[in-house]
Amino acid sequence: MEIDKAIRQSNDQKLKTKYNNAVNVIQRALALYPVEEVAFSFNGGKDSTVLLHLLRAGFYLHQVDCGHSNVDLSNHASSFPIRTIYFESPSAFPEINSFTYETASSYGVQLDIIRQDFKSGLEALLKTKPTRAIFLGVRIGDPTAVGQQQFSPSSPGWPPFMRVNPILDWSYRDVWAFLLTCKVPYCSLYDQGYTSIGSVNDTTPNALLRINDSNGEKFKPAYMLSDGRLERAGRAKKSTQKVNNGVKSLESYQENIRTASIISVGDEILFGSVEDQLGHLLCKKLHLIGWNVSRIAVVQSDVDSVAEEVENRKSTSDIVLLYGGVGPLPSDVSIAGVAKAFGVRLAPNEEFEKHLSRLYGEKWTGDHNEMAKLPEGITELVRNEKLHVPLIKCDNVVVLSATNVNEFDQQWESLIESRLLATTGSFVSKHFTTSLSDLEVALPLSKLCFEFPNVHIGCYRKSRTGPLTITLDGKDEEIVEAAMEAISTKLSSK
Ligand SMILES: Cc1cc2nc3c(=O)[nH]c(=O)nc-3n(C[C@H](O)[C@H](O)[C@H](O)COP(=O)(O)O)c2cc1C
Ligand SMILES: Nc1ncnc2c1ncn2[C@@H]1O[C@H](COP(=O)(O)OP(=O)(O)OP(=O)(O)O)[C@@H](O)[C@H]1O
Ligand SMILES: [Mg+2]
Repeated sequence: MEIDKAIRQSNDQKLKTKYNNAVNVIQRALALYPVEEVAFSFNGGKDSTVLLHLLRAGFYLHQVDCGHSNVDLSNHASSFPIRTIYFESPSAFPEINSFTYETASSYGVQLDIIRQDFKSGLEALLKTKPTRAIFLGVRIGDPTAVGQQQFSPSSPGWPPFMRVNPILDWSYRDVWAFLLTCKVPYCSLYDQGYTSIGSVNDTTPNALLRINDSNGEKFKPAYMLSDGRLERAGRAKKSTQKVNNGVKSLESYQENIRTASIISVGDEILFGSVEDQLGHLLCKKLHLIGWNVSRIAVVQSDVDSVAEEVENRKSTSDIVLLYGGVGPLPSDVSIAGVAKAFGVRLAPNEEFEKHLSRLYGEKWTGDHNEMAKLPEGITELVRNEKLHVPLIKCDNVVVLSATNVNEFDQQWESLIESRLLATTGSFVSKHFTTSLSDLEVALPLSKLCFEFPNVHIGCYRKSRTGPLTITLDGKDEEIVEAAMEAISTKLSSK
């Protein structure tokens, strides 16, 4: 089978691991559901093209496992055995439509064309053809992947089926490594700078691939985009910015704010025997790059406490930074807690094991393999030459292994270099001191908070009798200045 052969012959260890995991998910699904009751949702996009070939390989290996070694999907002679659905829309790119049809015919794919919206189309499909599971090319980072696992039942209100996402943990790089290694055809738009394809109304080539050329605008091919997190840069946002009297609305202001949560794991901090220094440092550094820290929590060293906190924070923050409780000791429960929060199991991660064995040298024996288990299907390793061990990223949760300030500084640099923490426009901070009492300041300040919703107005005093410091933090210098002026005018008249 040519796909399986191409991957096995490749030297790309990371791709091999991703391939093995994806094929494993496909084989599990084929063992769970009769092939007549599964479907593949194919739309000619790069992710579903990857999935088409993984399904071809997965089905072939499944047949071999079942003792049918004469199956040959390598050529166009034998037909693809999984029912395939394509939701064709009038606003699809003609190149996508033609690629979808041509691919179906080249690989013997039986296409069911559905010309309804996803939900109604699936309702109709389930009535006519029993369908218990549908394979999708959804990946972590897609807006629709939020909260999904490799096997996720359809959402409440949707017809009942299992969504199977074999490439959920694949990165943009993995997708291109696969398509190029296997030398399979993909839609021509990807060679014209498109990196993620929606409809003709909301998709343009990715500006990051633009080449300045005297003969007009040109774009590099999609596989040349170095930062996969920007693959949707050519997709229009659904919401439009509202501007009100020249001042950006609260909605657009909030769009510019990224929110982080910090979780520190350690009984020793809760017992008061050790002071948590990293939390304070993280808050300071995050504020400097314009991020808003919405919560910092210290939790006990037990799996459930970590899982509960991660579960609560991962859906309300853009990023969750967790440290403490990482390693081989009985109290090192953070990774298991993250896995539990996402409802996935811990599985051996070959790539991570290699890093650990390099780090520990001869001390690394088979007994430590537990340490190389990471949350299955959702883990990405963030490497950097300065780091001995990569950072562990599970969806939007990043586990830092730093135990002291020096190690922390290196890991922070990696977070910035890998652009997991992009500067979002720094805060402008101003402060104002007054000898007025809290009672005198309370009312004018409440009015100001109301008048300047885009400025965070806080107060603190170092002693009960000393001056009161009023702090103003915002992203727009002019607005912070205006708030500052308004405060001084209001308070000086007291
Ligand atoms: C086969 C299939 C199954 C889907 N199942 C669900 C689902 O269970 N829950 C859900 O919210 N959306 C589901 N969707 C919709 C996708 O998540 C969809 O991309 C998303 O709603 C946004 O679509 P839009 O950006 O084209 O509007 C499904 C789509 C397809 C093709
Ligand atoms: N119109 C459609 N018909 C069938 N399946 C679809 C359709 N739109 C989306 N899907 C399913 O949802 C998955 C995710 O869609 P998404 O647009 O993120 O990926 P893609 O189209 O494969 O690649 P790209 O990100 O480059 O557009 C697809 O791989 C496919 O399984
Ligand atoms: Mg698409």
